[in-house]
Amino acid sequence: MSDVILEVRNLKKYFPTKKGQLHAVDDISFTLERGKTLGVVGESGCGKSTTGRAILRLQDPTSGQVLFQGKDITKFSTHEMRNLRTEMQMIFQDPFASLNPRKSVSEIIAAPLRLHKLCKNKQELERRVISLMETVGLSQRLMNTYPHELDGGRRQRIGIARALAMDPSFIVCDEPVSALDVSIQAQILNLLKKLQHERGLTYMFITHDLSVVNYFSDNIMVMYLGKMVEYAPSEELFASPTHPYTKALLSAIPVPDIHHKKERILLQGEISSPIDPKPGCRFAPRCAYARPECFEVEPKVYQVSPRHKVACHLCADQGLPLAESSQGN
Ligand SMILES: Nc1ncnc2c1ncn2[C@@H]1O[C@H](COP(=O)(O)OP(=O)(O)OP(=O)(O)O)[C@@H](O)[C@H]1O
Repeated sequence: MSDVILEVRNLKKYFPTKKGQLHAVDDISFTLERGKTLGVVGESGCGKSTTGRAILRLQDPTSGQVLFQGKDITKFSTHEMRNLRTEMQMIFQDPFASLNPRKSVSEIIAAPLRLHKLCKNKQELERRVISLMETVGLSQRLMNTYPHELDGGRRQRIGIARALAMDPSFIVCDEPVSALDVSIQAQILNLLKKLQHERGLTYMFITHDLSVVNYFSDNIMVMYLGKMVEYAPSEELFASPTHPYTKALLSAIPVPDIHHKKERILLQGEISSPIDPKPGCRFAPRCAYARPECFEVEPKVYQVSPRHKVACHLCADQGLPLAESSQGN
């Protein structure tokens, strides 16, 4: 039986700008099962981080519902949200920017424990900090060092220890390895996997790197200009990408298998503006298959297989049935 920890329904986040409303996230819906990873991919500016931040209410959604363990947290008071912070955490892309340079490693990791009064005394606090450092592979002798004295990998380990301090069940990992050297990336990804296995963590894993997301995710949501264009189990998405945008994204990943050569699909045309977007499919101006309808009518979401959904008019031609919910799984 599936155990849904998070359900996002018709989430929207608009930012008012001088030129109009910027539709950063525009009607996204999906569910996430406990202990699983949802990879969120798409080009820079498509709304990945804003989706993560709106779910955690680091930025309040414009509309929509976020049900965490069955409760709609968009209605939670500041006090209720503060209590919920122990359950929901975020790991950021740039560990250096997200760590206070004036605090030592132990002070940074201890901060959430202090804030939420999770330790009875100084000794317990120190024990917890040492244990968290061990968990993320940081030597105890680094306790009194400062972020600038450490390399990127160790800094990200501090960010992970800080996120784990309150024993959360759900973590939004926002490009956690993209600022790191390739050799360090694998170490951090392996650590995140190990922690997930040991603690039953649920991840929303945001990245623009499809090879990382393939390795890491159970399901993948592809976003384009604030919209979900495709959602599928990882293997299925890689084996049979359906949306023309997903196909183009996947065609850009180099494959080591010489028998399985694929042609790179180069996207032509300009990305549309996310400010007061025009009707129709947002990808239409860059889509090789676009026809007049695509510029006029927003595509519905079609069911390609039980857990594979695509928002594209081409699916209607193939006679595919509409998905039950408007978006996501
Ligand atoms: N606070 C804000 N005010 C106004 N616009 C914003 C704000 N935050 C994000 N945006 C805009 O919302 C859109 C989505 O941004 P977001 O950072 O979520 O995209 P992203 O896919 O995570 O991109 P990246 O990979 O570059 O972080 C972009 O057009 C961005 O400029």
